[in-house]
Amino acid sequence: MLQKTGDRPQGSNNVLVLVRHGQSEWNRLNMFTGWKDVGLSEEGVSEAHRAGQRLKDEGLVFDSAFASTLKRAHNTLDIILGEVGQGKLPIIKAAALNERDYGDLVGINKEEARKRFGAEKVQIWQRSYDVAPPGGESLKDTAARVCPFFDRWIVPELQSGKNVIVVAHGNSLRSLIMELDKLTPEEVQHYSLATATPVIYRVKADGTLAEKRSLAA
Ligand SMILES: O=C(O)[C@@H](CO)OP(=O)(O)O
Repeated sequence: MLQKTGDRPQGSNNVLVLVRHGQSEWNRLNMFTGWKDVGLSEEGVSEAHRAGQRLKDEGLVFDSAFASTLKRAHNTLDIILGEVGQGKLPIIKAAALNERDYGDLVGINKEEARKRFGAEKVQIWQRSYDVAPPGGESLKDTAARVCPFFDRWIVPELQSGKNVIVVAHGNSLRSLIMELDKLTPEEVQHYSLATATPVIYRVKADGTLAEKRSLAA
């Protein structure tokens, strides 16, 4: 049975854990992925198990678990929940948490794209705040669906003392972290997330952030 919030040691509530999925088959092949629903690579599966072990060592117990509708995210979450002994916790899947749509770049090798369009342009498409890749979403467009979802469904959970884990994607989580950490468009260009590396936030009763740390390997 899940521990009730009130039974936990002080300081182990109001925790938000954000995790980028483990390495996918297309991360391994260095291809733009976006909304393409590719699976985890063998390494990605191992990374997810390691992330789960680290969260288990932290002694965290989750009340809610969210993932995107893409299998690399919810399969990573499944593995993590198994490792922390909460394999029965339902996963809430939301398309709002899906990766940024990479439009016409999907399926193209990133090195090949740099040769074809120029490294500078590709870097802007990958990391800028408001320039969208052709036919796809900018980080700003991605934030416009991720942040309202977070405010509507996840913030109330945290404010009521629950612990929440969210497994999503490099760019969908960047857009959320930009908001949480109050990063500027300039700062977010230099921010990236490693695969399967949990970022832990503790939230104060008034909903503001008290602490942030990363469980890097
Ligand atoms: O291809 C993608 O969808 C993303 C995540 O792997 O790529 P990037 O990190 O280059 O934004």
